[in-house]
Amino acid sequence: MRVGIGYDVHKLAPERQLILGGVTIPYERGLLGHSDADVLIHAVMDALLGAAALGDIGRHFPDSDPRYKGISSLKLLAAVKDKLAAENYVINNLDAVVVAQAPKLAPHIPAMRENIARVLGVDPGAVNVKATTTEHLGFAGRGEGIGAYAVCTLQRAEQQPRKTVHF
Ligand SMILES: Nc1ccn([C@@H]2O[C@H](COP(=O)(O)O)[C@@H](O)[C@H]2O)c(=O)n1
Ligand SMILES: C[C@@]1(CO)OP(=O)(O)OP(=O)(O)OC[C@H]1O
Repeated sequence: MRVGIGYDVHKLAPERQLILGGVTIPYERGLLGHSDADVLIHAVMDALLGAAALGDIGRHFPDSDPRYKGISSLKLLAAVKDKLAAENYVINNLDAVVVAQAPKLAPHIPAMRENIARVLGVDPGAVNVKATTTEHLGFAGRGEGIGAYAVCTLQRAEQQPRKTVHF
């Protein structure tokens, strides 16, 4: 069993959509980034890459690369899933927490879980997403940005025993 951790923060800014877990959430500001700045998916990707010792999202999807400008982070998550599959890893479970003073995220969490589970090809029961405020403390509490943490466990897929072919 292998464990990974991910953490990311993006700044809130006007005239940006707020996208978390692939869900567009009605709010007066959104997160700033080279991609769609989906901070939850970024933390999840870093946890998955970390568990597989494959580095981080900045290494695989540099923010200097125009191919990733405005990209949906769910597409990047699908690419991370392919990298794990190429190394024969299967995902056991993942858990995440979004740190946001506002807006209220609870109504959107089932859709976030479904998006993540669908892209990763796992049961929604293997994916948990939570939200917390920081009781108005710090950058998240002042509404300057949103952070997310994620942890996951992976394991190598059972290898089928090789059949010996006799000629
Ligand atoms: N942006 C958020 C933050 C929190 N929630 C939900 O509220 C509960 C209480 O949050 P506290 O920070 O006061 O502990 C939390 O457990 C979440 O269910 C939310 O929906 N959106
Ligand atoms: C997701 C990427 C993609 O270019 O860009 P950003 O949206 O800026 O996100 P960040 O977490 O700052 O960096 C990682 C990049 O890989």
